[in-house]
Amino acid sequence: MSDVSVDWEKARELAYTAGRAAAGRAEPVTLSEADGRTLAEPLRALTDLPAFPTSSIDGWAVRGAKPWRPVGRVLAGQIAPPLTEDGTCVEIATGAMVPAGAEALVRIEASTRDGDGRVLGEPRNGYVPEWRQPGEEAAKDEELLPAGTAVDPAVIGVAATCGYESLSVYPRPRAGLLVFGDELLTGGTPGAGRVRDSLGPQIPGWLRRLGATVEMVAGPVQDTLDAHVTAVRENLSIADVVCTTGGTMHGPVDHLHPALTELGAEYIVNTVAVRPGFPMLLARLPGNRFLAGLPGNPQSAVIALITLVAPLLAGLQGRPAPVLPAVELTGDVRGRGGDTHLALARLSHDGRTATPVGHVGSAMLRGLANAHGFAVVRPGSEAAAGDVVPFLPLPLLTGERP
Ligand SMILES: Nc1nc2c(c(=O)[nH]1)N[C@H]1C(S)=C(S)[C@@H](COP(=O)(O)OP(=O)(O)OC[C@H]3O[C@@H](n4cnc5c(N)ncnc54)[C@H](O)[C@@H]3O)O[C@H]1N2
Ligand code: MOO
Repeated sequence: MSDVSVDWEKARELAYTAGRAAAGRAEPVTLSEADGRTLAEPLRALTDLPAFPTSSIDGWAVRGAKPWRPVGRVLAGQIAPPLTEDGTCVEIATGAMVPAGAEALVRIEASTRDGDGRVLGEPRNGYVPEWRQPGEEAAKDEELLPAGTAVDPAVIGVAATCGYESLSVYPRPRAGLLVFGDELLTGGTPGAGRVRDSLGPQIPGWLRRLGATVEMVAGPVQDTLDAHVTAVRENLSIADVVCTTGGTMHGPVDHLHPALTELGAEYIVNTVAVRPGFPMLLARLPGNRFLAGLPGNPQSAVIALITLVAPLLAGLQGRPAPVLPAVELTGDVRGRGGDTHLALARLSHDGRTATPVGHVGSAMLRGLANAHGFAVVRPGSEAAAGDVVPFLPLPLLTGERP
């Protein structure tokens, strides 16, 4: 808990730790429902994989010296009777169980039949068992993936191969969003002192990309303390994490801090030594719920989201803390004294270099819409072209911002 500006990295750690400690109870879900969830237990092989010796070709399973007399046929899905006599073979299909006693496989295209119907040909690699051996991919009980693994289609495929019908996963965190600010328009063009709300339409997409469901989006909430308290209470009744935008400072109509006091909140982070976005906060509310206060300036709100809410949601989902990649800067980025500077930047196609973009004022979104994330310049330092710095990514999906 803190009521003074926290170092940016420390703030991320505090958010992750708070989320991890509040991760939901594991629940079993069917494989098709598991996409996007997180393994609550290691995925182990339930049998040897493959579970039986498996032919990788269409052809003949042979025993002894040629010619081989066919004594049967084994198709995928069948149990192969053993080959007991030298000079015999069975016709075999790809995926079929190789009979006990077989010594080699001969591909159909490498074989001929003599006048008596006997099979001739050469095993491709001589008399070595070139079929898939039981346990070649995994031994029974071997850990294939650790707890905390994000479930994606390939993980679901492996689980199905192993024989799982369901997986034990963490629940998806439920998020809500409250937009504060009487000056905000929800339609039409800005003017006459009013601006369009650019966070109500934007934040839910980022939350979903971070693995949360979005249960409620409300606002603009009237700029009174009562309206704030009522709106947060309502949102908290259906969400584990409520994000609010605006009102984090102490202006005449900034009601977030007084509302938190009224709701019995305990600060986990209350302002962060980072530019932009310093007034961000994260608080714990009774019932193991969280409120993330995102500053009103739109870019700062997104910075707060990926600084605090991303690690919080990773923890709540039982995932590892996000690790930031390192990138080489192609241009200079100034430091911000005792604060961490997050500078919008675009990555090269190989992801190795980052180029600062323009239009980066905290009230602007144009730079954000053209960037992959933020180059991180730590307190007390400046960054020059050629320097390697951490990179805080936006949670973009494949194909977004190619
Ligand atoms: N005396 C000081 N004033 C301010 C300081 C400061 O250090 N001393 N810091 C500035 C910074 S930096 C930020 S960030 C903001 C944070 O203030 P709030 O979180 O209380 O946000 P608001 O005052 O409600 O709004 C700030 C700004 O953002 C616009 N805004 C708000 N919500 C939205 C939205 N959903 N869509 C688009 N734009 C939004 C709002 O109109 C204001 O222009 O405080 C500064 N002040
Ligand atoms: O810190 Mo404010 O959050 O720069 O826009």
